[in-house]
Parts: sequence; structure tokens; C-alpha cells
Amino acid sequence: MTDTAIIEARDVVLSFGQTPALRGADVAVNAGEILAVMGPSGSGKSTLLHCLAGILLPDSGEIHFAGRRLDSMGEAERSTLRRDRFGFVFQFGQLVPELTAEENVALPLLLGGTRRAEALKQARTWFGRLGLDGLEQRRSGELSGGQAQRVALARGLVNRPEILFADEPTGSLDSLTGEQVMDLMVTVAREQGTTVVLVTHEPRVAAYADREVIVRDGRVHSLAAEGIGAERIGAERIGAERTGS
Ligand SMILES: Nc1ncnc2c1ncn2[C@@H]1O[C@H](COP(=O)(O)OP(=O)(O)OP(=O)(O)O)[C@@H](O)[C@H]1O
Repeated sequence: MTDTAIIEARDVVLSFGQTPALRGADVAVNAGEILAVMGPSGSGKSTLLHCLAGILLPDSGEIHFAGRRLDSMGEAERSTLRRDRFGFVFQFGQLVPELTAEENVALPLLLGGTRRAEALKQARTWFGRLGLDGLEQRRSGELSGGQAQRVALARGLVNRPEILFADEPTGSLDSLTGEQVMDLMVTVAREQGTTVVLVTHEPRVAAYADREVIVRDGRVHSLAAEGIGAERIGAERIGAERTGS
């Protein structure tokens, strides 16, 4: 573990059957840092995020979180850690459709044992902050994509996690709505000092991060050391800005 890293993968290898997903992935994320994980489709980005979050266990290699080996903890301990110290936002919000927006936001608190009235009270404080006032009682089917993703963001942040794992959080949104969600995510993460691991294939989204790494064929490369790759991604970004996409 480096001195300032809160979470680190060391030489992580993971295959799904015959399919190698990670082939010796190394990455260290500093406390309070917003790290974008870029790379082509199928390169291993989501698998890396799932390993860092203790959802998947590597075949070999190590995951360190706050000075402890996450990969040698049992499922129960990892599950408690995910609930209490990590937050998650995924591409398709994945709100529970039967619950109201405020109940969805309160969910991590309820699962952690906070009493219902208190959990809902804390959940409601997020609605104004994320521009969701008046939507507390809506169900996910009654929200726009951007509103639903902001509810999902509130749910990911409500337990004030040390690390927010965001896997293509804007992937299902148009670019303007995606930028609003990213603005909110970055603002709140910086206010709270939350570390963010952000998987995205969109250079515009990655530009919100403090640092970008690229996953290629199951290994992590820093952008500065990428040479041609970095130039290519720079060109993609300029292209995206030119076309306004
Ligand atoms: N549950 C699974 N079962 C079998 N193979 C899987 C599974 N999850 C991922 N893979 C394979 O592992 C490799 C890495 O997948 P991963 O989802 O990590 O890539 P990614 O970079 O996040 O891709 P994308 O940008 O398309 O989401 C791919 O070859 C993928 O097909």
C-alpha cells in the first residue's frame, strides 16, 4: 500500500472460466481522489471495479483497503464493508421499482440498521441538494432518466461512503443530463472528501476526474505513460468537443 492510497489492487488476475478479464492489474487510488478508469469495451474495467469493491475475489493478487486485505476477508465482512463504507452508482440506476424515491435513497441506511423515520429524514435532505425537490414520493417509473440517476446518486452517497464506485453512471443519459449528474457527483464527493472510482468510456466524463488510467487487456496503464494511446484519447476528446457530442 502506498502512503496515501486508500484502496489498491496489486497484480490482480481474474478469469471467468477460459476468459481472462484481469491479467495483473495494478492501481492505487489516493484518499479523496477522483479516478477515472477508461479503456475499450471488454478490457476489464468493470471487473477491476468489482474487485476493488470486494464484490469479486481475484484468482491471485491483492486488494488493500484502508490498510487491510479485502481479498482475504470472508463474504460477510466484505458485505458489511460494502454496506457501511462504500457507495455504488451503476449505469441504469437500479432503483427498486416498488419503493418511493426517498425509500430508495434511505435503503443503505435502513440496511445498516438506522430506524425508518431517521433514515427517511436523512434521505430527504438529499433531494434539495440534488435538484429533486418534490419527487420524494415518486416511484422509479415516474422519474426521468436523469432524475432516476440523481436518486441513485443520492442513494450511493447517503451513508457518506469513504469510496464511491461509479460504473458508467452517465451511460444511459444524454450528454447534458450526464454532465449535470457528473457535476453533482464531483461537487458532493469533494465536499465530503469521498474517493471516487469512476468507470467510463466517455472522455468527457473522465475529464471530471483528477486522474485517468486506461485498462487494456486486463492491465492498467497510466495515461501519461500511454504514449500513442494518450494521443489517441486526446484526439477523441478534441473530436468530441468539436462535434459537441
Ligand atoms: N460474468 C462474466 N462471465 C463471463 N465473462 C465475463 C463476465 N464478466 C465479464 N466477463 C468477460 O471479462 C472481460 C472483461 O469484462 P468487463 O466487463 O470487465 O469489461 P469492461 O471493460 O467493463 O467492458 P465494457 O466497457 O463493455 O463494460 C470480457 O471479456 C467479458 O466478456
